[in-house]
Amino acid sequence: MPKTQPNLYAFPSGDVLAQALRAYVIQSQNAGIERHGVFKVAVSGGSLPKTLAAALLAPSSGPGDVVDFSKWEIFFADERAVPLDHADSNYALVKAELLDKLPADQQPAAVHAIDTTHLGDIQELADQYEKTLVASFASRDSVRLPIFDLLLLGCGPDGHTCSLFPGHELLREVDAWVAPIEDSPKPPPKRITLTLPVVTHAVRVAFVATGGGKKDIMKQIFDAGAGLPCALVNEAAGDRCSWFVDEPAVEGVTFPRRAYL
Ligand SMILES: O=C(O)[C@H](O)[C@@H](O)[C@H](O)[C@H](O)COP(=O)(O)O
Repeated sequence: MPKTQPNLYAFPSGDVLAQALRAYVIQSQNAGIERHGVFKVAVSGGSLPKTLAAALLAPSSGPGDVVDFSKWEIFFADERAVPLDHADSNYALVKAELLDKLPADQQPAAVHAIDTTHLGDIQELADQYEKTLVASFASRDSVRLPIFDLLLLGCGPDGHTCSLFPGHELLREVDAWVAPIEDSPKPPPKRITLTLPVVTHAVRVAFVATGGGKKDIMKQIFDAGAGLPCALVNEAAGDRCSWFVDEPAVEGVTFPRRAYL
């Protein structure tokens, strides 16, 4: 099979980006619901939840433009080993930016937060989160990897995504679905993360990266490859991978952009 390329969509403003991201998420949501009655999506932390909220909380423009959160099963692509009400918690961030703003009849079917009784043992924290995935996706004997309908990810200034950092041994993990990390270069150091095989097997992977602070790493990811975590996802997922960026984030990037239709 010929190798496919990721889709790079660059937008003139945050508003236009949010509109396109909304259309993309709805398309993915509808496909997931058609496939198995729910939409299984995992989200990252960082700036993503805010962008996502801007995209998804906008009023519907008609019958084809409906976000049905009641069919969403939300997971965390990575999570920091902190209590759920801690300022560093990705759950707390998604809750504050998005979940708390949804009406009662639009609460998600499930929001899979980490089990904070295991904060003292992050291997156990990761193992328990993997069990949450097993319970939702099927037993590890029957499926090699869980297949998310959509992963919504950010890209760090060093090319990391989820809590998969450049040069880290976790990039070589082939067995676990969820892994602990104790030495994250981005604070806080203790986290759990989906592993690279899980990320690259999703039906769709969407990255959101905005601002001029991202342009150097975007050049490395798209024009040099360089084995960075985001580049590894691009390589393995090909055209299942879509980047929603603004113009400043891709200034000087020569990789061909696509028009979002
Ligand atoms: O919990 C985390 O730290 C994130 O999941 C991390 O992978 C994030 O998505 C990137 O660091 C990009 O963050 P920004 O969008 O804030 O640049």
